[in-house]
Amino acid sequence: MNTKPTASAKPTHRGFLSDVDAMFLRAAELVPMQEGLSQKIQVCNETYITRFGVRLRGQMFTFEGWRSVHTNHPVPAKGGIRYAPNVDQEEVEALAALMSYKCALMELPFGGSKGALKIDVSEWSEAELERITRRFTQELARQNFISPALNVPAPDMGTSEQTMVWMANEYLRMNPQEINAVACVTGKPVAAGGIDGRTEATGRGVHYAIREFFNTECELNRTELPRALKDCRVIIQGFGNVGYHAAKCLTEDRCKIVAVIERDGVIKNDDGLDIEALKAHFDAGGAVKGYSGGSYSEDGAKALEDPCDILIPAALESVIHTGNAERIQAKLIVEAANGPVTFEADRILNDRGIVIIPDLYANAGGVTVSYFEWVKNITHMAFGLMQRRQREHEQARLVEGLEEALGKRFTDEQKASFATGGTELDLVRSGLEEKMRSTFAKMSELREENPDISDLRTAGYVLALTRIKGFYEAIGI
Ligand SMILES: NC(=O)c1ccc[n+]([C@@H]2O[C@H](COP(=O)([O-])OP(=O)(O)OC[C@H]3O[C@@H](n4cnc5c(N)ncnc54)[C@H](O)[C@@H]3O)[C@@H](O)[C@H]2O)c1
Repeated sequence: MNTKPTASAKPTHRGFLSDVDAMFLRAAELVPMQEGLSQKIQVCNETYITRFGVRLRGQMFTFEGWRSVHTNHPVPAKGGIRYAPNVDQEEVEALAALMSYKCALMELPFGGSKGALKIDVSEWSEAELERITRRFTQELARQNFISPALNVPAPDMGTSEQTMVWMANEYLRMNPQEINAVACVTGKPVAAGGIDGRTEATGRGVHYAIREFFNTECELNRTELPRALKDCRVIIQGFGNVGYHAAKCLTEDRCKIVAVIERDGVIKNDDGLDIEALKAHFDAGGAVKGYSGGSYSEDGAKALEDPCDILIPAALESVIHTGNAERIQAKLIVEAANGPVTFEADRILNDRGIVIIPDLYANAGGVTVSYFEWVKNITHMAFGLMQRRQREHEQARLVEGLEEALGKRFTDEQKASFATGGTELDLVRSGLEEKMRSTFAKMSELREENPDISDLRTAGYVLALTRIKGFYEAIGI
């Protein structure tokens, strides 16, 4: 199975890590720093490589995995773990660097990290994946590359809440007396110490990012885009965790998802796809082919070039490159995936007036809600319970005020009927929405005020680097 895009080759592409470095350097020129600091921030601090054996099907299989820490100021370092057949060290280091910039941009108190295991998950049964994951966790834990205080993984491509709960459980078995052990990973199922709203968080964050873009008065959205989100036609690449939830949330705002591109091809419907029906079909067979609510074709990568208002790459890095950037017809690209646009393609698209909402902001919903989960775990607080108590308290005060104003007493029955809804999920969503709103405002203001910054990506990097620089300066390095 090949997870790399097959069509539209990348003629002059120099690599994902070089692209992230080039984006960093473009922004670093705009942030005054003492000599040498820029290079210190840019490089990845350390990468742990592990090759371990697991006895399966009567023989020994060797697996290769990585965990990179790009920055560990502040700790813990945070970032997903990817399971993919053609991942390599450079990809992991590029993703770890992006995590540092993302956490700094979102003002989350985490350094940046990322991990990967070279594996084709479709070749292994669930029981086998559990054994492999537990062995991988042992290797990472032994070297402190998984730890609630030092390094906290989360799901990414090819991994899920199931992978996270295996990791958390294995870590707990190795460290039974560690009071915060459950905080060693985020993205766990709610029943095992997770937080409501984490599974949807990255996709929902993508939705909030797009909403902010439409709601903010700025020069960037005075393009040929429709004025309202409900009139937008959207193409999404990747129908996994991020792509599906982004699609689902956008249909809440009545956007039309006119195409979904997957590994096996693309499914299109000009009137808008029924996302839940497509999801049921995809979950059953692992492919969009055969879904009756749209027309199918095999050349998925080509469909990135189809006319639409918003293009959301939510699968792989480097899918928009010098080989197809000139032909992209979307007016807005929202980077739900990490690194889907190469450095050179970014330049071409900016020159063509196509707006990009960059990865370090667009997909930051996942790590933001991971932060809520980590805080919930280390404080040993039940968010829902806290909120219910607070709500009850506020409601009691409101009732007292009303009684005084009206000069009458309510019955217990009447008081109970005033109770409103409100759950951990409401709290998580409103916290995420607020983070996405305030960060977009900061990026957009910086771009408008600074004539040297013409795009949101550079604005995001400049904000992130300014904060990381401040951290190094404060601790005296
Ligand atoms: N999961 C998160 O919380 C999170 C957070 C931030 C960023 N991201 C990024 O979002 C992207 C997707 O992650 P995910 O968690 O949704 O992964 P996932 O494994 O759940 O889904 C990825 C989907 O992409 C599809 N895909 C693979 N190759 C493809 C191709 N060539 N063309 C079209 N589709 C293809 C897969 O079949 C799968 O359905 C990655 O870049 C990841 O780093 C994820």
